[in-house]
Amino acid sequence: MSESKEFTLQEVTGHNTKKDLYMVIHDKVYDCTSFVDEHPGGEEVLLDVGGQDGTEAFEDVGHSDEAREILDGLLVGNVKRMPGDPEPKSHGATSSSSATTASSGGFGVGLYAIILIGGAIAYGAYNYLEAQKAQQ
Ligand code: HEM
Repeated sequence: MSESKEFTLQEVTGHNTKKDLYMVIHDKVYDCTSFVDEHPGGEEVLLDVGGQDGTEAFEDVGHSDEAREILDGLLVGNVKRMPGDPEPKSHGATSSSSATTASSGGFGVGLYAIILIGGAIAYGAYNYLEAQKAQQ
């Protein structure tokens, strides 16, 4: 039952060469050694995340279901999180970045509203004072 084997992030880090390449995706550990030469995206990108958490890199590309099936076949175990380990990379890298865009967009609209309302109040106050002056 090699699939239930647990690896600490520290252990995975050691497998970062072309001849011995592990990678963490969604908190699971994959042995990509046999796949490096076959990867349609090239070996370079796999080596880049070798021994690390490649969740974001993998999801950013928008890999197909076929790619996920290949991944299933490379599974060797689960990540055993130790105290002090970095948080798992978020699953929806794209959705979280779009959420950021949406919220920053919301902030942009809010900012415009504040500037417009502020400008309108200042303009109104200016007109009011001018009218007062004219009456005196
Ligand atoms: C073991 C993990 C991985 C597997 C099994 C895998 C598998 C595949 C497969 C099957 C494709 C062909 C297109 C598709 O079916 O989606 C592909 C394309 C690609 N992969 Fe991966 N991949 C893995 C990890 C990564 C990582 C970590 C990156 C980092 C950026 C990456 C970058 C790419 C790129 C850029 C392409 C597009 C190549 C092209 O269309 O020219 N892959 N991958």
